[in-house]
Amino acid sequence: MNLTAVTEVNEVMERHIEDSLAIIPPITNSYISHCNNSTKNINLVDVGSGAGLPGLILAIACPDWKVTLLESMNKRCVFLEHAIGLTGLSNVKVVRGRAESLGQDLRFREKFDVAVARAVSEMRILAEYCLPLVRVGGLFVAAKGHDPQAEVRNAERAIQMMGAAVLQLCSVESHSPYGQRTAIICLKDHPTPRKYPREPGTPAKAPL
Ligand SMILES: C[S@@+](CC[C@H](N)C(=O)[O-])C[C@H]1O[C@@H](n2cnc3c(N)ncnc32)[C@H](O)[C@@H]1O
Repeated sequence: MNLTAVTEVNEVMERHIEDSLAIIPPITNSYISHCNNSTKNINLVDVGSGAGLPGLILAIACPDWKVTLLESMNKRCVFLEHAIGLTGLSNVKVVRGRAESLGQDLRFREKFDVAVARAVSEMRILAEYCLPLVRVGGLFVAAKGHDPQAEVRNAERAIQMMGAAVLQLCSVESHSPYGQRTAIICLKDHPTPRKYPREPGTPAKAPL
């Protein structure tokens, strides 16, 4: 299905599974410190989930979380449904669609405690994909490479326009051969203005 270039089991474990698991501590630590909430029953959306990374792994590791895998490509959604069927997980579901459309859909807009994204886009585009889905008082966590400062500088205005601010950049414990990984954590403190996200395709063509 051309879901990943990595086919060796050990490499899948390091590059994908461990790397996905590594963002759990930054999520839970920030949630406890800034959202004044227990980390039980977190309602999380993984935007651009692809092969289920990190969302499917988070659903397995955190059975009391409710996870939505948001993915625009049909064949990847078919794979995700198949994988969920095989694992028998009941705390995860797949939604096929574009983040820009779901962000304007009142069933999803500002309904999630946490949005995560890994390897989907640069931060200023991701902010417009992810933050409209996050409730006020919730978090957006982007899994990034070792030098995310420039991306954050570029994205600061977009993040603020979506009603959020960067809380911190957390170095992530991972043995990933990608090298040092960072979780960029944003806290949403205001509602996202109604005009965002813009039409599907617009955030990528004309980043804020
Ligand atoms: C490079 S893959 C990364 C997948 C996975 N998160 C990972 O870490 O391996 C990016 C995925 O995001 C999806 N995607 C890109 N833009 C999207 C959007 N606007 N809304 C929903 N999904 C999107 C693509 O279809 C693709 O499956």
